[in-house]
Amino acid sequence: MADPLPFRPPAAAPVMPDRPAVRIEDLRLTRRWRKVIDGISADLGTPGCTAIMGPNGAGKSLLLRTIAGLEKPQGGTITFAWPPTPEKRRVALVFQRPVLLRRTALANLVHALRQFGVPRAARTDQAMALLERADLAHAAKTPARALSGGEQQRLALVRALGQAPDLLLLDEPSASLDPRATAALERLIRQAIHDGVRVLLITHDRGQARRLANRVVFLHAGRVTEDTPSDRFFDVAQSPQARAYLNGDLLL
Ligand SMILES: Nc1ncnc2c1ncn2[C@@H]1O[C@H](COP(=O)(O)OP(=O)(O)OP(=O)(O)O)[C@@H](O)[C@H]1O
Repeated sequence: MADPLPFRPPAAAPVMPDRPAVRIEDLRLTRRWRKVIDGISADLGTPGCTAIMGPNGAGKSLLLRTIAGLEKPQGGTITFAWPPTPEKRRVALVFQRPVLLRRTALANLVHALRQFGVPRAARTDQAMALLERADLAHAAKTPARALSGGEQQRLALVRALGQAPDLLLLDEPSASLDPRATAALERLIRQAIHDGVRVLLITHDRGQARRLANRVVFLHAGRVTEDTPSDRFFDVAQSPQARAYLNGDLLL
């Protein structure tokens, strides 16, 4: 079946036309006396999608969680492109395993929209629109936790998009999905990118990084070893760590 949403370059985000969404300077995070993020500096949240790649334990999840404000770094700064007290939540995070309430799919979205400050009268209509976007209108009354893995992840993704974020953080969103479910999820991600949402995507799936990302940031042992346009990354990765990873070598 032809992809109904072919990839097009993203529209410029209206809020911050050229600026990266977040500037990270000399970020340091220690866990159990180990430097798990060891001085990362990068401008992230540039237009389009940036794939965050690297071996297990490189610090990818902790980097995203720190940007989302879920981890407190020991050093460094994180500066967003918007003022410190925004009127809406501008960063949304979707985990590998969706965290859904024991309620229907519709009720999960209505609940989230309430948290995002959507007026009561508008919540159900907006929730139904999000369900339709996720191709889940038929499952509105189904308990969210009874949905398939792919459906749950689409629900979690549109719930995050219901927040109208400028920056969307995706932590291996399709790691446990089959190709069909992955394709459906990627269509939603592509649409969000097209709508101007900046995406940071952790993935071990090189095909996915090629399909979605225009930039790759490669992490190894808590450091950035490479930050490059995705086509260059896959053709001629420069850092030995990234080359080894792409060769399928065991990176210790
Ligand atoms: N709460 C914690 N306490 C101690 N160590 C932790 C904690 N959370 C993460 N770590 C360690 O920090 C390092 C980086 O973890 P992180 O989850 O960011 O890796 P990752 O690059 O996302 O790996 P993966 O690809 O396996 O998900 C790992 O060695 C991990 O064991």
